[in-house]
Amino acid sequence: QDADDTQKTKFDYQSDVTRLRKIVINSLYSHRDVWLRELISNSNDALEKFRLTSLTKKGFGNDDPLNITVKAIRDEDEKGGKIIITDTGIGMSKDELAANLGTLAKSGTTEFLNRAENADTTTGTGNLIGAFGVGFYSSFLVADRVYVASRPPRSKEIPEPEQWVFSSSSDESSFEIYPDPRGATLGQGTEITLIMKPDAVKYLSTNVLTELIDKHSAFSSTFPIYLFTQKTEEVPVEEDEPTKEPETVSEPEKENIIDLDDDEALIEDVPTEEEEKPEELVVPKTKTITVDEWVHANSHPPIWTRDPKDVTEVEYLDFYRSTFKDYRKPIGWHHFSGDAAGTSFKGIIFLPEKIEDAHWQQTGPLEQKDIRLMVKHVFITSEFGSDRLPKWASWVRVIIDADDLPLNVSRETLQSSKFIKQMKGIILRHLLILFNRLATDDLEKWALVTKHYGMIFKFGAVEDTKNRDRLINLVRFETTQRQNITLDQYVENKRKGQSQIFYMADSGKTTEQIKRSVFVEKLEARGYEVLLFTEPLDEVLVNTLRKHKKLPFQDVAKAGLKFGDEDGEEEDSKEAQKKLEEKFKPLIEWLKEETKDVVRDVVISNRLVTSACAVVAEALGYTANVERLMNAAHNQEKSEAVEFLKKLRTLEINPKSPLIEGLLARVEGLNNGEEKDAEFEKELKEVASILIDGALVRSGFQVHDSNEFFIRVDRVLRRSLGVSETARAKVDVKPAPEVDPTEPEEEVPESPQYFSDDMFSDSFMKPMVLDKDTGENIHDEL
Ligand SMILES: Nc1ncnc2c1ncn2[C@@H]1O[C@H](COP(=O)(O)OP(=O)(O)OP(=O)(O)O)[C@@H](O)[C@H]1O
Repeated sequence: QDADDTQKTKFDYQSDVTRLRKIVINSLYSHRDVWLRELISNSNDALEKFRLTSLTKKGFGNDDPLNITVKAIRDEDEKGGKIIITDTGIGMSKDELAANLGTLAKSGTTEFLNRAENADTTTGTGNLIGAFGVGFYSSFLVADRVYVASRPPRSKEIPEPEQWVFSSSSDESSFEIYPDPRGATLGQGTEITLIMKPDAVKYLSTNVLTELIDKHSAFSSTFPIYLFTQKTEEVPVEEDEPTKEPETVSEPEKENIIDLDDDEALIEDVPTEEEEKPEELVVPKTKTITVDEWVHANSHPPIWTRDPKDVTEVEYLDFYRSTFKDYRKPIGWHHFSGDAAGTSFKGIIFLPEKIEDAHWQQTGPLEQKDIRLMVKHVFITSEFGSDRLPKWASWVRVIIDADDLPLNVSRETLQSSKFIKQMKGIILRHLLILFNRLATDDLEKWALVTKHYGMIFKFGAVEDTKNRDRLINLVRFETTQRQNITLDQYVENKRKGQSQIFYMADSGKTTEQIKRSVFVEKLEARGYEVLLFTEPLDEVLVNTLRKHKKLPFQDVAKAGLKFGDEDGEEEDSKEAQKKLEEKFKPLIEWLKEETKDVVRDVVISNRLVTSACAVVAEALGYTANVERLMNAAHNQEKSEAVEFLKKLRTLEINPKSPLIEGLLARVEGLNNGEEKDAEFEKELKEVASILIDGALVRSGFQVHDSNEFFIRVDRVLRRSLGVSETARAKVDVKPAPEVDPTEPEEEVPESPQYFSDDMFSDSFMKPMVLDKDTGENIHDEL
């Protein structure tokens, strides 16, 4: 398939391809077995693409069987040879050959290349390749030159497509494209010819190829893979078949007289006729022939149709890797079967180690390409229109095979199939079974699940009302007392009379920090358990659920907190509360006036233990957490309604705090005229405002003007130290000399830099090579 040079067009590889090819060729020697798997997997994709297109496009392609063939041909001198891999798939046009094989379109390639180039070539790159897959370029691991002949299927628009060749050698940074000089030898599809490297001739053995297909590629194709084999056989020769006469030795002369000398003659003993042809010496007529055979190399039934008991872990992993092109080990899987809508089905659901960030970064509907619906073992679609899975489960990797759906089902008719309508429910049910199994049976894996999927359960519980209860049971919380508990477990641990589920939310803080909040202190001191929320989604979740097991959620930073054991003491405490209110009335009144821009009310607190005061959101108001989230979301927009909601908060004062007691005494002094002096009132106001701003900060809110706050703190500090409140810092500032417009005469040396230019120069990067005798660096001379 080589053509003369006039036919060829030469192209340079895109630079990323050159880099990838270099990594593949230089560093992957120990992983070179992957080439066959990668090529078979590409062929499988091409066959799938063809079959799906032909379902909806009339007159597309021919009726050739869809398969992959692998044929090894040794050179006559046995020193080298070639391997030809052919598929009857979608093929490539001239332009597609150049675009698909000459450029890299995969996302994350550049980052991968950077990492691969810096990795340790013996181990690092191997792992990276395992995580990425190198596709077509892996062929250069074993081949010096690769020819790709390809022909797209016939179509109405192009009834006679041309066959083109892409050719490239492993050591060039360019490739050539030209019309196949052999003409259109392929009905449709792609034929890849690898001219094997001298050190890769072992792959020319059918045994080695069979083993490779078995080991790595059995799951890479759902289409049959046929391997060309040759064996020699002894077969009887047919009676009327002309046979080649055995070579006969010329009969000895009857009287073979060898003259020794003239006087003595020796006469040889010549056998009689009977002795010459004994009956038993008649040789049966057979011949040795070479039989060509195409052996079906992946004839095992698909893994999901087998009994789970007979499938090994390695088989599941191999299957996962080749089907979903994810080279990391999944956390777990669940092999299931059942009947629905008059059809039986079988499937396997896999939990990827991690969901790629890119999945959530998609705009528009989330792709669900890893939900593979098969009908009678043949891939049909990953697109389910309105029957798609909810977003929380859109990443799931599942293969589900229905037995009784018509094979020629098109995407349009699929939408109305009863099975498809039920499929979503089936997949979700089995996904939840898998999660629950991991939660109860495998703590190590469950830890991974909570780490990578914790958010998704919350998100799912908000999104998916049907499965909400099941998803809620998978969510784990941290509390003031325990870790990894469910809401059910929280409720089981509630105190007598407790009629609320307590939580404290502070996004972005650690649970340790939240535990120290003023709002948690009393509950903690009394032994009540409080859920600690660190993600915005937590609050969204409780606002959606509102209740769990009939108990409403209560934000401990909000009004409305009840312990539930107030009953017996109600009268007493009401009485006590009244007394306190009476006692603190002057302070409360005074504070109300002082804080009217910040809070709507001032009350005696029953939630504080050591803190002097706290700012608590009213039931309708924003907690500090929500306020922060709101500020981050629309920091420029100021709506009056938002400002109003922000102010729906109360200052709670702790009557047991000495600070509050002290403040009360001062306010009383002010009121009854003992301390009438204006200076005293100013001081008091300052102390009060620091106390309130401090309460805002401790409660997580922002102070109105932090500069003003620190000026006040500064004044109070000066007062307590007896320092003048107005004295300014004594700083001698030396003024700059007069303006000087003249240009400097000499070059001014630069100030030293951390990195000198020299460090990046060639010589700096080059290793030193010291001369044995002189000890000088002779790198450049070498
Ligand atoms: N046998 C084939 N038939 C048709 N097109 C092919 C064939 N092999 C490769 N291609 C095309 O070339 C492209 C590049 O192949 P390559 O193997 O490098 O990457 P990939 O298949 O996209 O990714 P990966 O192999 O890592 O999954 C493919 O996306 C496909 O469009």
